[in-house]
Amino acid sequence: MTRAIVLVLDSFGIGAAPDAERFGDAGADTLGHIAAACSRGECDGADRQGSLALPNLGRLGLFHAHRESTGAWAEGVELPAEVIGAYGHAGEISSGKDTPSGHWEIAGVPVRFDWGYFLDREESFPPELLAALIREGELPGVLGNCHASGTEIIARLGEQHMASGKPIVYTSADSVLQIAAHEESFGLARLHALCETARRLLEPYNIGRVIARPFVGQSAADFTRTANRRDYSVEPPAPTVLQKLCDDGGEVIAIGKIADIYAHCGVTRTLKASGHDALMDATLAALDEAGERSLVMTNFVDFDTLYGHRRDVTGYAAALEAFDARLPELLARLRDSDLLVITADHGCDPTWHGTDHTRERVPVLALGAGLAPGSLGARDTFADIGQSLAAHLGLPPMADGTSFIGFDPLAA
Ligand SMILES: O=P(O)(O)O[C@H]1O[C@H](CO)[C@@H](O)[C@H]1O
Ligand SMILES: [Mn+2]
Ligand SMILES: [Mn+2]
Repeated sequence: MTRAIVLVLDSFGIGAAPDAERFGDAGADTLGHIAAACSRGECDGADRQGSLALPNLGRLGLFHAHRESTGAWAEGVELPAEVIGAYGHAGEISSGKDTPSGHWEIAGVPVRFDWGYFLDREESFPPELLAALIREGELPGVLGNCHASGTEIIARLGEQHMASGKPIVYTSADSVLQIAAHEESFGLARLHALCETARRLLEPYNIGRVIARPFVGQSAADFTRTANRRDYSVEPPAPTVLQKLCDDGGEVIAIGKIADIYAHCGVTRTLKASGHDALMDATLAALDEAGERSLVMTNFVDFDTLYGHRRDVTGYAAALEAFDARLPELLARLRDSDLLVITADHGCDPTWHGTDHTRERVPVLALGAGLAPGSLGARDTFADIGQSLAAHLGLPPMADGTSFIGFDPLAA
């Protein structure tokens, strides 16, 4: 009997997916472009200097996986003397490059249907939807109604929002409706209630997520989003490996955004934490307590929210290095029978145009459970992770994916 730990580095892609062209993302490479910028000296600052230094992820096979994905070594990185993990790179078969699709596919349930999207960059939402939101939310109106970056739109419209009481409603390339409002002048509980109303009103539109985006501050110069973000996702289209483990008497400890992303389906315990250090602390604490047949799953959201979407290459590099520096604490807690998987849900190349996610392959770094070090090769779907978790945790096979448990790189 065994345990599994899955760390999702939100948006940490390792090279354009074969179908990236369809998303306007041919050539995107989150890891590769960050490493290249570091090696050119473009990411030197107070928090970090020089080439991208990820010694622990490197030992798990990150750079080898990236090279297999892109055909080239990441620029300037120091390669490990020895690779101790099984490493591969996986493509996504889900139709979208969004967070729920990526996570559900990781958990063995790809999204084969097309999400609804609000495609118009201005006047993005159907008038009847906004009219219903205004009526049911008892609002004086709404601001925004466009595609936007969340930090730019609160800087642009936040003061008007505070003066008028109209929340800011916006979207992106994802299947999403986001509502930004001031925690104090509008009220946090009121924002969360409004998002629940929006979730209900969106039923006919097939939209994956409503996101509450509370912020504080007095003026455009100091508006800051808070940790009280909440995601209202629809339920996965079929039972994920989380659900199957719960139904079979196992334990699923969901850390950070994980419970929200799976619409609280297949979760026995939720630990919230803000910031990567706190998320890692919570993961370590969960590991200390997790019994047999448990899955500990953590989403490291700042890579995406604070750095990827903000196109902050230096910030992304520093966050990767800080994450890497904490990995030995986690590795020291692993038992031989544990399975650790480090992966990502999509890309968000901080050097790419726009502010949206990028369609990329993701790393599959696996350690433990008797896995031999070496390449797991190109995996066709993130669902190979879910299938491997099912095999490792003694569950019946999932409908999708090929398990890499027992995979022998020498025989492949
Ligand atoms: O620009 P912000 O508000 O961070 O929003 C981004 O984050 C959302 C969820 O990942 C995406 O749909 C994108 O719009
Ligand atoms: Mn994500
Ligand atoms: Mn995102």
